[in-house]
Amino acid sequence: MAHVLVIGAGVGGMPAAYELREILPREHRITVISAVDYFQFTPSNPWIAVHWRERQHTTLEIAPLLERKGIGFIAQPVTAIDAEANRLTLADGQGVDYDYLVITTGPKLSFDEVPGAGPHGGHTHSICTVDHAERFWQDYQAFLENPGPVVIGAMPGASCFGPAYEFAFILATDLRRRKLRHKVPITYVSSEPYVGHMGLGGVGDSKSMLESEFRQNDIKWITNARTTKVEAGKLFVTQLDDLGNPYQEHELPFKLAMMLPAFKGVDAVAAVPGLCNPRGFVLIDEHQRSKKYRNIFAAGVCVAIPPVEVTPVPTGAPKTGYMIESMVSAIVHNIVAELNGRPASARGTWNAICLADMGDTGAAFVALPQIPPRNVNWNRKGKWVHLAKIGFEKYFLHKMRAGHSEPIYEKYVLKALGILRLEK
Ligand SMILES: Cc1cc2nc3c(=O)[nH]c(=O)nc-3n(C[C@H](O)[C@H](O)[C@H](O)COP(=O)(O)OP(=O)(O)OC[C@H]3O[C@@H](n4cnc5c(N)ncnc54)[C@H](O)[C@@H]3O)c2cc1C
Repeated sequence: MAHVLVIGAGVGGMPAAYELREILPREHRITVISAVDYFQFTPSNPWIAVHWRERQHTTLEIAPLLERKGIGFIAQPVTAIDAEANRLTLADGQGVDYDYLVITTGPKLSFDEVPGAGPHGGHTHSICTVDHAERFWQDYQAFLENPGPVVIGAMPGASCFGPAYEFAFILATDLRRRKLRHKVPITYVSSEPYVGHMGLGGVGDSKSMLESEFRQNDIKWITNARTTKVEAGKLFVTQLDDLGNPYQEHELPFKLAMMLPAFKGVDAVAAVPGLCNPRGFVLIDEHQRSKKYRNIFAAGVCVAIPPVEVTPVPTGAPKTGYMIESMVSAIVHNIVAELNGRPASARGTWNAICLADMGDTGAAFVALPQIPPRNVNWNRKGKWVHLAKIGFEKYFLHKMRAGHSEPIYEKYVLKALGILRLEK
């Protein structure tokens, strides 16, 4: 009898636990350990920040859901992993042993790389967690009484650009609906070398598409932006040229700023000798397995993926839903294979699919494979993307409530986008 431990109960961890339970014979135990007792659907956070959603719409209490499926649950942060002894330590001091460990701990939000950044004692907001999005909403209500300039974007080293674009368009839409857009200059400030790069080297002609959308929405932009510090109401940016030389200094005044931080791996995972790269992301092989520890697998934002290309200001490659779904499936099949005495052979796909909401319309991007040159470079804009994104949210939350692991991207999104046909 084996004990499979999943650390993290987010977009990767919850489906991993459900899929394991569906396939693994009952004699094997599964336990999920997560830092908090609720699941949050992170992709909805931009909507929470403008109150298009509330916390109760996009979060779920985990314990009863897992209990119903015969999966153990402990709501405690993991503070240490002894990978040689196959044992974890939790914040309350208890130890938990495992035979297989699945790490899906998402990102550590690395605000402290830029002095004055971040929502905890800094001057910029984030929408990376539901708490952060709610904090934005609190300040936004006061801002609406006395509006002014807004800065939205991504810090040096960031890898998750989709939500920054989304949030710029969502905020512009919300302000337009309130008839306040004319009082709010919006500037998009990003470490990407050009608009539409998205950490992917662009997806087809995403540059023209998103520049055009920015122009249509009166959003100005600064790219190759190395944000160096933030003071109350002011963002300091050194803009680099394409060769990486400083080319212009900016001091951008703002009343509200939402800057996505660079990500790192969480401390307990990063501290395991030989498990991670210098930023704390888990080094894995093509079967999602740790290169050093054969009984440790990892999926989602916590895995190490090399940048698609070198950029003047550092950027990373995004890890989005489709990729995470396929990583999780590969892990489950590999653990089951091993327990049945077969070698692990399943692989995740490192393809990028991004649905970005823009308020009342949206943009879809598909990059197969993630690193160019590609077989498929595809982008489209339309109201159907906005609706597809709402469908994705509703279906994912339904799936988490019902406790099944049906792959959404494989079954619905790829078909809806016609990508399976494009791939052939
Ligand atoms: C604002 C935002 C919007 C996004 N929108 C989209 C989108 O629309 N579509 C898309 O495909 N992708 C999107 N992404 C990217 C990606 O899909 C999400 O970041 C997704 O949540 C990543 O899943 P994950 O399982 O890797 O991490 P998470 O979902 O962040 O889960 C991490 C889990 O680990 C737990 N944890 C962390 N540290 C510990 C610890 N020490 N001990 C125990 N538990 C721990 C956390 O509590 C959490 O349960 C978005 C990302 C962001 C930030």
